[in-house]
Amino acid sequence: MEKYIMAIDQGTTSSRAILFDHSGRIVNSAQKEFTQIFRKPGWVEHDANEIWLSVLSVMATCLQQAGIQPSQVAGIGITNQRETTVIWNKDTGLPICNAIVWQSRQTADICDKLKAEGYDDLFRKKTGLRIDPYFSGTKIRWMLDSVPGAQKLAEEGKLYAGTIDSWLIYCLSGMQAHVTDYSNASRTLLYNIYEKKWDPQLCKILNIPMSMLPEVKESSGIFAYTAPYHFFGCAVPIAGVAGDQQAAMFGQGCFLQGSAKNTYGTGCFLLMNTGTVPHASNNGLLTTIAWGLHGEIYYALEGSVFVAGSAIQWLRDQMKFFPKASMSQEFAERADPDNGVFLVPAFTGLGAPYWDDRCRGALFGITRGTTREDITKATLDSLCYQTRDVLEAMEQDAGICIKHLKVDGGASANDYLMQFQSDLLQCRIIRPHDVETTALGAARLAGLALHYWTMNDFEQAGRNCVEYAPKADKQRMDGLYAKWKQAVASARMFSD
Ligand SMILES: Nc1ncnc2c1ncn2[C@@H]1O[C@H](COP(=O)(O)OP(=O)(O)O)[C@@H](O)[C@H]1O
Ligand SMILES: O=P(O)(O)OC[C@H](O)CO
Repeated sequence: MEKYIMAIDQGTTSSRAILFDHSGRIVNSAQKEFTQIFRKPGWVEHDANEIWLSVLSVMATCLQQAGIQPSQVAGIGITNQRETTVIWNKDTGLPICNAIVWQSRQTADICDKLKAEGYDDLFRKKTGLRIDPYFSGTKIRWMLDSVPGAQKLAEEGKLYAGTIDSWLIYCLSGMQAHVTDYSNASRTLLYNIYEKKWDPQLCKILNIPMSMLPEVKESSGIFAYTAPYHFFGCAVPIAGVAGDQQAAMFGQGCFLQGSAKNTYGTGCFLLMNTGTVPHASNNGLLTTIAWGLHGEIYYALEGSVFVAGSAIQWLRDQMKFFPKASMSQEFAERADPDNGVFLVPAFTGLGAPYWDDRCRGALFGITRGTTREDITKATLDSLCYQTRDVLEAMEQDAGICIKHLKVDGGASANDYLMQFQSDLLQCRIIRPHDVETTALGAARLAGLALHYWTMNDFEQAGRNCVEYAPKADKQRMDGLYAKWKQAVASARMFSD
């Protein structure tokens, strides 16, 4: 009987299960959205149990629809929204409160205090990250402060903390395993990416008992086996784990130093492989672990943009401009290309390269004649301007000029967006026909561990791609970019 690899892609807005066959083809997939909880302005939370149930449900649907037996699943790869943090009781398996999502700003005060105490440099030197509400460490601190009795339970060794991969593995394994991979550990603000271990000094500063933290493993290898009662009677190996942006990089085949990809999802994440040596940034980027594989750790430089596709969702859901995100393309194409409208979508502050958690969004250049089309164009353009911000920082850090950019993610389906990106960067944009690169990356990591595939299979895997080449005049694009920088500076000044 033919065997398959199942990828679980647990994203910010939905959970997906995708089955791949040996040729790397998608056999079937299932997707389920879950609730976004906004209890206060700037806060974003998820119900970890709802996430777990959504994952179980898409796994079942995916197999049933394809008529494939659970015993035909050779292994599972998990990829996840990163930084989002869950704390649960290790005996009951119950989360102590909602999961705090990567986008949430609710730990801004904790971060301000740490910065005022002069810790920014220490955290940066050990973790490659910066003190920002984005990362897991201050989220754990916030939960231990906010749930009565939690700190005591944590000190008694009764609580586990983890990113979504750890939570799902704990659930899938029938409460047996508390594990994560290098790429997810590197997003917590607690993991020393140079010494490759949880850092006792950083845990002490945040007063987080180290017994809460998972064991860190290579991204490709056996993490646990599914408990038969959760996985339809089978003990299936969970054999690959990586944060979704790193998994997308693996799925895009960015195996060589200097190769980069940009994912346009809820946010936008540009990552460049820097090989087996971590590369510190002088331009507001993060140094992070790409994956651990075959005894080596590979690193990446990352530009994290917090608001990208979610700005299109805002136009759809709050502004009611259109019923479907894909319609943003025809709206933007109808707008006057020289309308002079700029949107700075700092809805949850600004990430790389600005790192301004207090900045708020702003719209510039509107007149009595400004239309929905103009604002939609400005919103799509803002994804491209933010990408240029991080790409320029990356080129300076790495001392190279990027000639082409591999792209993926839901919003990369938008042709207007891709063409404007190519024009603005004056470089080729390459989009695979199948943009499920995140899931493919997780499947590949699992498939490697199980000898279902070899690296050779990936290097030879040809992919059908669409290419966009620059059509617009460079000078005009540089002029627009200068206006964008002005808009960002004005938004930041206003928010002060
Ligand atoms: N054709 C499109 N044009 C612009 N934005 C889009 C389009 N299709 C999807 N999006 C946006 O992309 C995001 C979904 O992409 P996806 O990669 O599934 O995100 P995530 O993994 O972060 O949940 C949504 O925010 C949506 O608004
Ligand atoms: O779930 P996504 O695709 O929005 O990705 C979120 C990132 O991992 C956050 O760092």
